[in-house]
Amino acid sequence: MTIRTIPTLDISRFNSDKANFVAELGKGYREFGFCGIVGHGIDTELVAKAYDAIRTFFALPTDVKQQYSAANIGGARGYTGMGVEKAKDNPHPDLKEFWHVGRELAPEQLVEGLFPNVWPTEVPQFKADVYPLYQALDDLGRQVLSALALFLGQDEHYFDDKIDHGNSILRPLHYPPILQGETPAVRAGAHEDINFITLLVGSEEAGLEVLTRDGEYIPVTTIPGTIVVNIGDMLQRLTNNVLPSTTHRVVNPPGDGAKHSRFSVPFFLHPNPEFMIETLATCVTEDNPNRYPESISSNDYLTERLIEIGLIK
Ligand SMILES: O=C(O)CCC(=O)C(=O)O
Ligand SMILES: [Fe+2]
Repeated sequence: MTIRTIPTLDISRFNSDKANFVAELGKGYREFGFCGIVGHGIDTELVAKAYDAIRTFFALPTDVKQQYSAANIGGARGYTGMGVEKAKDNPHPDLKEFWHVGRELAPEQLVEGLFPNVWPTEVPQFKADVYPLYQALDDLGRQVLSALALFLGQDEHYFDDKIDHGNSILRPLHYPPILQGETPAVRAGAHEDINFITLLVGSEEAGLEVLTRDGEYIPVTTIPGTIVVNIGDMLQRLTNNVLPSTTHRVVNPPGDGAKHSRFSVPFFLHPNPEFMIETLATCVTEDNPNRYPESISSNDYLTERLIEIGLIK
């Protein structure tokens, strides 16, 4: 039996070997909804610095971290503690705490659904060390979407003006040691992401599993430096399920492994809040008729889902 795993592709081939790269990337997403991306040029030093700042923040006492909780805006910026977010339709909250960094915008650009960032003063270098990772992943996400635009029969730059002020979120995550023994709760319950695409830094730490088309979970194991990129619900909807949003989860490690923290940093790339998600004509065929005749704005879609996962009451 062969152990199946998600494909990993070198994105520098988007310049040197475009047609084949686009075809292979599209095939990977059609089959798994997930691909590993290497050759992206994101500096390991930049990632290491962001991780240092993130670890320093999560090591602070809970009451200090809690000062940065903004439950009134669904934790859209700043800190969200343990016991808040749960996977849709799951009664047990996930075993995780996280911080949300949004796009840095001028006050007049803060349209509906967008909020100013907050930064933890206890970690003075947090913004300088973490925001560059936001920018690097935003840029890499744009490149992945350019390749996907070609795969979908659109112009290479189709997505550019639909994501330039997207409500994209960088989410440093901390899964604390699990000390209570047997628990029905998991680090992250089975879910699909809401946004266009997610770019995940930190997948070399075990725990992430992806549901295959055969209904089996397979671990995502990558070599250091790989950025795992998956399709979210908004892109699935835009593409009439041609690109599938795939269920995934983070399992509790067996044995003593559970006594260690796990860190990861997903970047949820969102379309602009006013973008209308309306099925792409190039994704409708006789065999795949339009599954979503009604369009919805990306901000309304997001709000619906944040209520379902417990972040907005
Ligand atoms: O921590 C991970 O590896 C994945 C996290 C995740 O799936 C999410 O936050 O949506
Ligand atoms: Fe996820």
